[in-house]
Amino acid sequence: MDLTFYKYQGTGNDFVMIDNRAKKFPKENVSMISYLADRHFGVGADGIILIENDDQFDFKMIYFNADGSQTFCGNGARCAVAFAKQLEIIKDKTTFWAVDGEHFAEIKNNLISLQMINVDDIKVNENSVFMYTGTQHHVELVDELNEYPVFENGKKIRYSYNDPGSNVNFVQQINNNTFRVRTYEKGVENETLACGTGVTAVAIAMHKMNRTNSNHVSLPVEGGNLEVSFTENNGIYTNVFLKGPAKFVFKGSISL
Ligand SMILES: N[C@@H](CCC[C@H](N)C(=O)O)C(=O)O
Repeated sequence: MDLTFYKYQGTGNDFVMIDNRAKKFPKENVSMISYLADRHFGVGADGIILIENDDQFDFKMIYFNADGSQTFCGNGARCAVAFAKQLEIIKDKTTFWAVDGEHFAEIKNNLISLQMINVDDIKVNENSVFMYTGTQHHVELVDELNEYPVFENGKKIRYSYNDPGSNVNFVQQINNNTFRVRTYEKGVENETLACGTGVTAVAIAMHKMNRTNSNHVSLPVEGGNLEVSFTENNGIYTNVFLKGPAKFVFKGSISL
């Protein structure tokens, strides 16, 4: 079988996108998903995304990490919105379904703004913060992010949480509302160039810890720049938006 795919990236977080409206892709085949994501033997990507039809929403997004595990992905969802526009499923506004629920998104000036889930359960520990922003995130401030051993320490912390573990974000404050972030992603089991649910957790954690009083935070990551905005009331974060680029790279076909 020949599979047509589309390669996308959002601030360097890269994805193989598949139009599965005809339901032909064998999504229960984990080894096929990890083969597609393999950078040596397959196409190569941090994640695999399927777009499917949905009865109530414009489309349904299904996300798999490179190892075949399933969760939500912020940058992947922004790319899914751009892909849905390329497939002419949507125009510039959409409401779609993902594993963590309903999402609204808007395309403006080539940037995708994606509404994330509300966040109210935030665990502030001595040296870190943990929360769920569509998936699990550990957030930790460090002094020298350039030299920081993200892979080594990220891997240790990732497995210190109960199954399914956690993504791990290391953060350096640049100014009142700017925080640089490097992320170790579970399911990829490596540092990636960006993580959308991760920077969302960082923005909320920095506000919660009074590191910023701004509700609009800039987050430079290894692959570009992301922005997160929110409304906070009594410790509950609503209207959470993740904004950034999502770019089509190429279309291809692979024999399976
Ligand atoms: N890169 C993603 C997060 C992808 C999921 C993550 N690896 C997990 O297993 O939780 C993002 O942009 O949010």
